[in-house]
Formats: sequence, structure tokens, C-alpha cells
Amino acid sequence: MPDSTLTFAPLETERFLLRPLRTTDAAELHRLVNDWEVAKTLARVPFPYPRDLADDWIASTVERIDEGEAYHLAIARREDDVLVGCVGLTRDREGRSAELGYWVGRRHWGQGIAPEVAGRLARWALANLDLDRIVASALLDNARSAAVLKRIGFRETGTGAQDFLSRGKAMPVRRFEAGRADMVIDAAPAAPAALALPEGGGKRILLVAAVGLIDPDGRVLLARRPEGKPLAGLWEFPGGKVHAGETPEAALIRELKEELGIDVTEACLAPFAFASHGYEAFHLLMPLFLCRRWEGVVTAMEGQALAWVRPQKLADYAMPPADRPLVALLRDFL
Ligand SMILES: Nc1nc2c([nH]c(=O)n2[C@H]2C[C@H](O)[C@@H](COP(=O)(O)OP(=O)(O)OP(=O)(O)O)O2)c(=O)[nH]1
Repeated sequence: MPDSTLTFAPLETERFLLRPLRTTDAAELHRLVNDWEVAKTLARVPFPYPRDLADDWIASTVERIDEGEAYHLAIARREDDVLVGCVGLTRDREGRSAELGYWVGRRHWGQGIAPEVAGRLARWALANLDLDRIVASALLDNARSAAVLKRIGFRETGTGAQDFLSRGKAMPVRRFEAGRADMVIDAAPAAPAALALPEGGGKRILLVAAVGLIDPDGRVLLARRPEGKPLAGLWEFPGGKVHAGETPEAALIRELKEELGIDVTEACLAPFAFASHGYEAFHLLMPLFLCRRWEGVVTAMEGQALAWVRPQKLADYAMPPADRPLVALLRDFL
């Protein structure tokens, strides 16, 4: 489902708004990018940069956002909408990957803008587009750009050569890659007590209750983990952590009200199976219930994406590793 520029909600960072480019940005964009110090680091930017190209480029970015192909956005200061550079992500046509790029106008260097905006766009993309990995590259001698990528969680995967329009030749580059597990999550909440290592060293057991809600057509509800949470972008069974003093059933009844706005009674929660999976920081123990009856209309109360999925199609959705055995069981059962 492609985003439309009209509905593409700008991404906010602490100091900037990442928004679609507008025709009125063309003059400033041209001024900033038609600078050898900027252009020489960019593979797809000619130098000198013709003024008309700024208009064409802006029009093409708008089209490509509409088509869900690429998200090249203006980096605009929140306080006065001044354009300071661009950050972009281009999807691979076939695979579940995309390429990240960015530049900042020379007069705005030295303020830590690139990690702030590139990290935001990468985290947004992994949480909201069906991607498993983001790649990026930096010129071999561009230590600053390599440091930006590492700071936001990218791993270096090797070197290669890439054609640089601005240089009129191929140049050696360092290649980087990040997946969901690599991304540094901003303002991550302090690890809940349940995630801390117990005395003695072993992993804590984290108890999470989850449910397969089944509609009258036999479809199962999946919810997408939102940006900012671990495993963001993966699809999961609705549910959440069991709080101290709660039963798994009570936790689910609470979570389903909070997350989906529906009322479920304990009698309608049928125990089905469980997941037991070792994550790096904890060991997940997750009973999965099935539920076919509830009161109210399933609504994404927290803005999360929801999908009603036919059992045979469940495998098309990227889910946390703990869920894989559950999906197989559910498909056979339904
Ligand atoms: N709800 C749910 N969680 C899953 C599934 N598979 C899986 O590995 N998990 C993991 C992801 C998380 O580490 C953990 C659930 O924790 P959570 O952070 O979503 O729980 P919560 O809703 O209570 O969230 P919060 O209030 O702590 O933000 O269980 C699944 O299918 N459903």
C-alpha cells in the first residue's frame, strides 16, 4: 500500500522535520548541493548541478513517494522550515531491502544532523515498509559518513566500487548494512525488571500472553510492532507482557482492550499452544490462546497496522522468530 505525498506524515526528529520536497525548495536545494564539497561525496549528483535539475528532481521524488518506490525527503528545521539537506531511501525493486543516502549543506555541518535524520528514516522504514535490511555506502576516504552509519547501528560489510556522477568515474566505497536487530533505538525505555539478568547469570523468563483472534471467515489478526519497540516492523499476535500479580488471561483481556478496543471474556480464551524462545536479553515464554468471540470492533487504538490474514498466507508476514512454530501449528489447526 503506497503512501501518498498528501498523506505522507512528515517524520519528526528532535530538531528536524523530514517531509516531502516542495517546488519552493528548489532554489535552496540547488544552492546547497551545487557545492563541490557536498557533491563530491554523492554518487548520483552531477557537478556542476544545473538549476533545472532541482525542479525535475523534486517532481520525481514526489512521484516516487506516491508509488512507494523511494522516500527522498527534505531535512527542514522544525523552528523555521529552513532546508538543510536531504535524506532518502530507495527500495530494491525485488528484495526486501533499500538503500539509504543523505547529504547536509556545508553551512550546516558540525551539528550532528546526519545521524539524527538518517537514523530516524532507517528506523521508520524498518518499522513501516516490508523491509528486512537497509544498505548504505560511503566513499573510502569519507570517514565522517562511515562514522554516521556506525553510530546509528550499521555494520560494515566490505568494500566495492560505485559510479560517481559527480566525479565522472567509479570510486572505491565502503559498504554498510543494518537489519532490525542492529538499529539503535532512540530513547529506549530502561529495561523492565523482567529483562534484567537475574543473580546467578542465566536469562530471565519473560512471560507474554498472546492471542490468535479468528474472524468468521477463519482469518487471523496480526498486528505490526510499532517503531521504537524492539523487533519493530515484524507482525505478531496481539498481546503483551503479563504484569506482576496478573494471570495470562487477565493480561490479555487488558491488552486487547488497550490495543484493539475490544472486550473479551476469560471463557472465550481457549489455550492453544505456547512459544519458548531464547532471545539475547531474555527467554520468552508465551502462551498463545485462540479467541473467536469478542465485543466491539477491532480498532488500532495505538495507530499500529493490523491485518486479517488467511492461515495459508501467514508465512508471507515477517514475524518474530519465537512465533514460527506457532504459525505452523495454527495453519495446520485452522
Ligand atoms: N505480543 C506479542 N509479543 C511477541 C510475539 N512474539 C514475540 O517474540 N513477542 C515478544 C516481543 C516482545 O519482546 C515481547 C512482548 O513485549 P511487548 O513489549 O510487546 O509487551 P507490551 O505490549 O507489554 O509492551 P510495553 O508496554 O512493554 O511497551 O514478546 C507475539 O506474537 N506477540
